[in-house]
Amino acid sequence: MPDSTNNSSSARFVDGAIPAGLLAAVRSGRPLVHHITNSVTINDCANITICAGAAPVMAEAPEEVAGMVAAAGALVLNIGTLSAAQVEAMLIAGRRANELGIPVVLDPVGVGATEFRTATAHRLLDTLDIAVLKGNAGEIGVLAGTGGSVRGVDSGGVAGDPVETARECARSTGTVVAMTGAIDVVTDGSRVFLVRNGNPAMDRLSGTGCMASSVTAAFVAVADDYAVASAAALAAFGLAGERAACGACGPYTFRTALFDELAGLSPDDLAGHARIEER
Ligand SMILES: Nc1ncnc2c1ncn2[C@@H]1O[C@H](COP(=O)(O)OP(=O)(O)O)[C@@H](O)[C@H]1O
Ligand SMILES: Cc1ncsc1CCOP(=O)(O)O
Ligand SMILES: [Mg+2]
Repeated sequence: MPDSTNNSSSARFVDGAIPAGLLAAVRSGRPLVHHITNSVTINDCANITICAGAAPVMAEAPEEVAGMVAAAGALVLNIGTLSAAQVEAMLIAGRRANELGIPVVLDPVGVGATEFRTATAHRLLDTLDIAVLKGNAGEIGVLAGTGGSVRGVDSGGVAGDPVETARECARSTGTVVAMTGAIDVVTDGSRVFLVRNGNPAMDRLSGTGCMASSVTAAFVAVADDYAVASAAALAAFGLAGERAACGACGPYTFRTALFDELAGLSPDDLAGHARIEER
């Protein structure tokens, strides 16, 4: 299978000052990130948002989401444990966010695994102006319509070239696509950023994809360029993962260290170690 992420002959790295400046802006602005999210990883999402430097709130009652999102810098819609009531809340919050110009990050957890998830993801994409669509490879392949495999919430990969899959998804949905994996691919349909930070330990823990969406939302809340902000967020989260990893430690020790390393990550650290390649 072709994989153009392996070809680094035309590598051009983004100046580390750019992600560093965004991390500093998150820390100084402390944007509120409103989440409507799943019941599995909700607490991890709240805490990783704080570790990034932002402030989380989880609110999903249809009666209050329009009021809550009005105070937010970004909205995360995560379909991991969907219900009909949650879909109603997502549509209300998403419409209000769009009216107010607040960026919406959609995490289509498990899209393709069931009809309900797939129909809901398409409904949210069709109804709302989504700023960033952040999914694993299988999820993005499903939404691109070019072939992706998903079992439960796990990615089974894409049918073709990952960069072309992400680009096609960005073009057809009109969003910035952030496709995670060993190398994250971020694209607005024309520009492509490959984020080469991260550690395989991140793939052995439930919730790292959801947390990646929370961190992405914190960064897009302080940025105008959502593609650059998404790449910067994934570089910061990935760098925390690199620093948290140790050969002998188990997944839950890694999990604790992941929070600590993101909380302790300075803009200077990120400037020096972000590996964001622009194609
Ligand atoms: N093999 C890997 N090497 C480095 N980073 C990884 C690897 N697998 C996942 N990650 C990182 O873990 C986070 C979650 O990605 P992923 O596992 O693709 O999402 P999901 O949990 O939604 O399936 C992302 O920040 C990604 O960069
Ligand atoms: C296991 C599970 N089931 C429904 S949502 C969820 C969490 C998925 O988290 P992630 O995609 O971030 O690993
Ligand atoms: Mg994961």
